[in-house]
Amino acid sequence: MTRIVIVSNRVGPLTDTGRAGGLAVALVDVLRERGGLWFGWSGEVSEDGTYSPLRLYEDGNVSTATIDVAQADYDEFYAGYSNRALWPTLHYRLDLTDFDRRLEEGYRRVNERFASRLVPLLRPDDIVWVHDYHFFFLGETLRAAGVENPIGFFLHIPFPVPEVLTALPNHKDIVKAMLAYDLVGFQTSQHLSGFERYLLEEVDGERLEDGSIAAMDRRVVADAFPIGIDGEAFSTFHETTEGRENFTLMRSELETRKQIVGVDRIDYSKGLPERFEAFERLLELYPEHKGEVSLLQIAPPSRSEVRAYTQIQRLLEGLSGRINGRFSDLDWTPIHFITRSFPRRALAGIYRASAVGLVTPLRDGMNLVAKEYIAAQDPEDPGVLVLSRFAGAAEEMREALIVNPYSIDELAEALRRAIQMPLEERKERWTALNAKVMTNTASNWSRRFLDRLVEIHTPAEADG
Ligand SMILES: O=P(O)(O)OC[C@H]1O[C@H](O[C@H]2O[C@H](CO)[C@@H](O)[C@H](O)[C@H]2O)[C@H](O)[C@@H](O)[C@@H]1O
Ligand SMILES: O=c1ccn([C@@H]2O[C@H](COP(=O)(O)OP(=O)(O)O)[C@@H](O)[C@H]2O)c(=O)[nH]1
Repeated sequence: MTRIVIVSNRVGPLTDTGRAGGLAVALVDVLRERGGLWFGWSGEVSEDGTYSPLRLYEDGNVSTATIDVAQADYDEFYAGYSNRALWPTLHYRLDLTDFDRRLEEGYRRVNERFASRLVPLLRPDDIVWVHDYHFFFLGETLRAAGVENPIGFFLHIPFPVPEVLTALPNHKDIVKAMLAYDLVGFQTSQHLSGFERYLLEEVDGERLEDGSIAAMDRRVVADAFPIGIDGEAFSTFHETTEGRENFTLMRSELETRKQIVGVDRIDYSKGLPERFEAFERLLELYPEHKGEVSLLQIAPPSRSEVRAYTQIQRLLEGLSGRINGRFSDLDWTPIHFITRSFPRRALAGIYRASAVGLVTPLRDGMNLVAKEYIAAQDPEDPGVLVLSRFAGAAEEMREALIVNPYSIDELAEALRRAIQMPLEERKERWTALNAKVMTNTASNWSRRFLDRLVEIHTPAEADG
């Protein structure tokens, strides 16, 4: 029987521990449903600097196989090229990008090592699905090692317009490596169009009759496959012990007040300083909200070995402190800034108790929090989602209050509108959004991708 083999940098955890990150959350949902093997990094750095034996683990129908990486690999591959060059460039932050040849070499080396550890685990009828910007070169390396299985690639983060991507010194190598996959998936049609424009305009590619694109002596099928969540399951999380406890705690605190909630890894792409400033602007412009509305920002630290991340955390600590100092009263603190993570079951209770979900990234591949906030609402009294136009989720979730996250005034006005929105309009918007969240599930997303991959795979054309 065909087996799905998923490759991603983060593997698991298979239970809801609250370690933040949308990719792992979505893949747990997919693997639980289909079964299969999940291969990637153990999350550990090997002490003696060598590659560990595989760590094997089985839980029901899901097996995981993970390896530790050496310190130099961690520094150059994860904290280095992935998160100092690729992440900022693909999120349109060329000002934060560090192009260093040594980091690029480390990135390639780790891609090759992961590929060589994966090859012996593969069976002839496996379908291989590689995830995200950590592994642009993995498929090319697998092909060079003679692997003929269907291999697909899904990019969870934005693919920018060619005018931005071409700032990466090795942009051609990266895109050429993407063409070694049979199928390349993106979160949105905008990201897809960035990729297609690159192929057609930058390297003289040609669109073939079947919709695929030929370029750089290879041929690829690319499409948009917006990721979803397990909406049905998430909509019941508020009934779990953790969900109930947090909902009850919040509601007793909020008897006479309204809460705006944000949940994001601390990342400069998430638009957090702008969000705090917008809340401050709301209190300045509409002082009647003082004492009546608060902002709860849950923000687990992430990638702290990269300076831009510690800097943004310090900036946020300073901003929340200043705004709280300016507006707090003896019985009210405007911003609750919590820098630890919560299990998703607890988040469900918190979302449900919050009148507004504030999701305002400057750029985001998708943003699963937007979908989770909707799934967690009470249909009889739903909250309002305020959503950045630059989150991938905005392409589907048009009934949210769509905002420009760079405009503090626009954000403040949207918050005001959300807080004051009548029940009827809230219900109308939520019903439309919830229908989408419940339809485009993680399971449908993976089925669409994998069915397409199998359909287009032709072993004879796989080398290259
Ligand atoms: O693994 P980390 O470095 O701790 O980062 C966490 C994950 O962040 C990114 O998530 C992306 O995938 C989500 C699901 O598709 C999407 O909703 C979100 O917009 C993206 O930012 C990253 O792409 C993952 O690889 C990381 O594991
Ligand atoms: O304290 C936290 C904060 C976040 N998350 C989860 O982490 C994921 C974040 O995914 P998203 O796509 O919004 O952004 P990413 O962090 O992947 O860029 C969501 O499923 C959140 O529920 C969590 O479990 N606990």
